[in-house]
Amino acid sequence: MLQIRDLVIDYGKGESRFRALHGCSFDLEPGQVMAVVGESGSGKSSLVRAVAGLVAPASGEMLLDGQALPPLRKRPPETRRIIQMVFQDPGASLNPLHRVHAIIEEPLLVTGYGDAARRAVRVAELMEMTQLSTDLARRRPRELSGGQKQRVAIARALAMEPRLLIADEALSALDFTTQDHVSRLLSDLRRDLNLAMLFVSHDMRSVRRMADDVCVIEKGHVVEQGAVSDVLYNPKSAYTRLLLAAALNPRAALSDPRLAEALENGEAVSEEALKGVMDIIRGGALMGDAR
Ligand SMILES: Nc1ncnc2c1ncn2[C@@H]1O[C@H](COP(=O)(O)OP(=O)(O)OP(=O)(O)O)[C@@H](O)[C@H]1O
Repeated sequence: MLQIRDLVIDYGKGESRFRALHGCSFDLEPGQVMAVVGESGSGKSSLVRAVAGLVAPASGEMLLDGQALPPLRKRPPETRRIIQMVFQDPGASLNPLHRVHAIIEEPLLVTGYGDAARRAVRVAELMEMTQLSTDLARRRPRELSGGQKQRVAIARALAMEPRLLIADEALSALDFTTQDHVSRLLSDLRRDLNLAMLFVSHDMRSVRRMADDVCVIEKGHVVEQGAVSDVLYNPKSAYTRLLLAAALNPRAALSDPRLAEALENGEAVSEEALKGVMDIIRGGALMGDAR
């Protein structure tokens, strides 16, 4: 469904040009979920924002069903409908003045979906799908919890009947329990709607639970990508190992004396230190729930 080839993303021009992504390629099939992980500033958002059409790549190819994917403003309505995005801060992405019902109804109005009665039925369906109780329909975003706001954002995205949902840190602003609930919801939606997903996350539990594949980015370079079962359980790059250690069990990882020393001295971390970290991970953090 989606083919990304050698995608390069630059910000700025001339002397001040900064390359945020140095070439990334992957394929995504209907219903397939790919996680994008990496430390802050590694280029994850740039990648998914390019797919969403919010950032124009410097070079490379993005194809949807074999057709070139232009920037958002040049996308035909059907292509816009197919790719929807959910952002990190659910509060900021919802109109504070509108009630939940109106927020979810808006894309239906824009796409000319049925009359008021049919739209009301569809809004109720979308609220049920995203496990939002109908009593919330009359509330405004400020009267909702973080998890409820993110469900409203997901319901609004689903109103367009997308085939690809891009979630950029969509779980990060939520507390751990709510993250679990929303990630379960996304997994269910993926199964029920055969929705493909590209999701940026720092949370390895969600990656493990939701993703089929993972792409690990370090300073704009893809250092590892493949099936979650290979990359997370048998990481090849030192960076992935460190990332896993830090994400899964930072205290244990940092209490590894070799790693702590190497980090303190600002040194490149030795293979031996990384092996220690991997032992910690294999010792349980990855297999059980780290938190
Ligand atoms: N609009 C922009 N103009 C200039 N530089 C940018 C712009 N957006 C991002 N960058 C830079 O590109 C690099 C990659 O940023 P990006 O947001 O893709 O990283 P990220 O991995 O998603 O980070 P985070 O996890 O903190 O959101 C960073 O160095 C960032 O400062």
